[in-house]
Amino acid sequence: MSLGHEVRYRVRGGAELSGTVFVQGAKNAVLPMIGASLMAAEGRTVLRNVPIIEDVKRAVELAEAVGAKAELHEAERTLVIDASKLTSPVLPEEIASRFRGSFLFVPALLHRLGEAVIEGVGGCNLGSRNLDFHYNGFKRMGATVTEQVSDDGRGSIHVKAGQLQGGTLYLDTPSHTGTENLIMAASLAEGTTLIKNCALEPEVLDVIQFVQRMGARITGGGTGFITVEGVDKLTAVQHTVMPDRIDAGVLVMAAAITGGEISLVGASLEHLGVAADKLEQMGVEFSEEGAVLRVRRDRPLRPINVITDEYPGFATDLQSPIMAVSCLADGPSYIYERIFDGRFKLADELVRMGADIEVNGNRAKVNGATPLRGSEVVAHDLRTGSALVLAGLVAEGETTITNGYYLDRGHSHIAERLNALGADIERLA
Ligand SMILES: CC(=O)N[C@H]1[C@@H](OP(=O)(O)OP(=O)(O)OC[C@H]2O[C@@H](n3ccc(=O)[nH]c3=O)[C@H](O)[C@@H]2O)O[C@H](CO)[C@@H](O)[C@@H]1O
Ligand SMILES: C=C(OP(=O)(O)O)C(=O)O
Repeated sequence: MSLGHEVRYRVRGGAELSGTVFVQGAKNAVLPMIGASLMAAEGRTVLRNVPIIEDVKRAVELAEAVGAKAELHEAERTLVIDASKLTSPVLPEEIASRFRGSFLFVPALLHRLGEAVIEGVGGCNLGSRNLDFHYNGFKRMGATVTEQVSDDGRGSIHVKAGQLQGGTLYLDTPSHTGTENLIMAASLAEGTTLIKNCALEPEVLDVIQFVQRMGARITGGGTGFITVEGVDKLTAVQHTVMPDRIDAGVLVMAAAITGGEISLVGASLEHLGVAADKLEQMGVEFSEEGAVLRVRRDRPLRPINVITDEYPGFATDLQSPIMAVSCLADGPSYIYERIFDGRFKLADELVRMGADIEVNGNRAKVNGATPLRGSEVVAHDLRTGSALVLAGLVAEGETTITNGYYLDRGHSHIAERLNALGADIERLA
């Protein structure tokens, strides 16, 4: 199977962006919804506003690998899933290791088949990304979790359970997918479950709404304490996936870095959380024209101080993009990455383009403003990819970004959408 790393993006800098752009459906909402849809033993689930990204394609392949039928109608951005027959508890490595969301299939497999075998969990390499909160929660509900190493040294995790039992669960920190996984596990468990220290991200709330529509009984979404009363079955329903706030944030930053003026359809200022305030401090002006968000930057960029945090704090997935923008700000910017311990690989790539960045552990100082020059750079993960596109938009000359698969994992038709605003980007496969 091609890993897609040969995909490259070529960006020619210099254009000021203007026009209207559409925000895609949320990757981090649709992936748990695909996992949750496998809990419906009858009927067909319909998901609308599905982003056409590589992670969704992997999730479709994974659903098929465990026996479901899944049709992705790309033009209609609609996914139809029939999970009436699940035949295998195995999440095969060649698919599962390519995206983090694969682990969100575990609750459905436990409920439907009594076990899940995880041969590999992928996702962006951002330092250590443990799954202990998930395992501990499943164990408290009665599951057993064992690690097996095959003769050739490859490890897999086996999670087994009879009927899961409700109980009191907690997350050491408010893990995004951890919250979603424990809610799904509790939805068909026997009895009532209390989950403490839950994530408040808008995607988590969208997933709760979807699972409630399926028949789950969940209260407390949007607070740190969620209660789930187990039900006997969940049914297949239709749902429209919320807009992707990280995609929206990157588009806002495209206007910010180029000094353009754009209108975003599907962006929510509220969902940007503290990122909207930080961008305003940098000189970005927002105006809401009904349901359209207008963004403009026509003054010099000011430096910024960013601390990543859980929602509504500054989203870690927007940390790399804002690092790119801060290279153009007039003075030193300070970035403190609190969520992941390995999310500064972008710095070396930006330095290659002419930036002046000092990294010290989880803190970075960006000494702006430095002009950027087109270079050959590497996307080490999805958001390094989006940040390098932003940098390329203002660099002098041509920037080539290798490992383009990472961008394709999370942004749908990014070149086309930015080109419609006046950018000059080519996707080279
Ligand atoms: C598919 C998806 O929704 N991905 C998002 C999700 O990832 P994901 O759900 O994997 O991120 P988490 O919120 O779980 O992780 C946050 C932190 O908690 C740690 N942790 C997490 C779980 C666990 O069992 N043990 C543990 O130690 C992680 O190593 C990390 O340092 O939230 C991240 C933080 O907003 C985003 O960057 C990702 O885009
Ligand atoms: C870290 C990310 O995603 P994942 O958790 O799917 O690797 C991301 O979207 O930036």
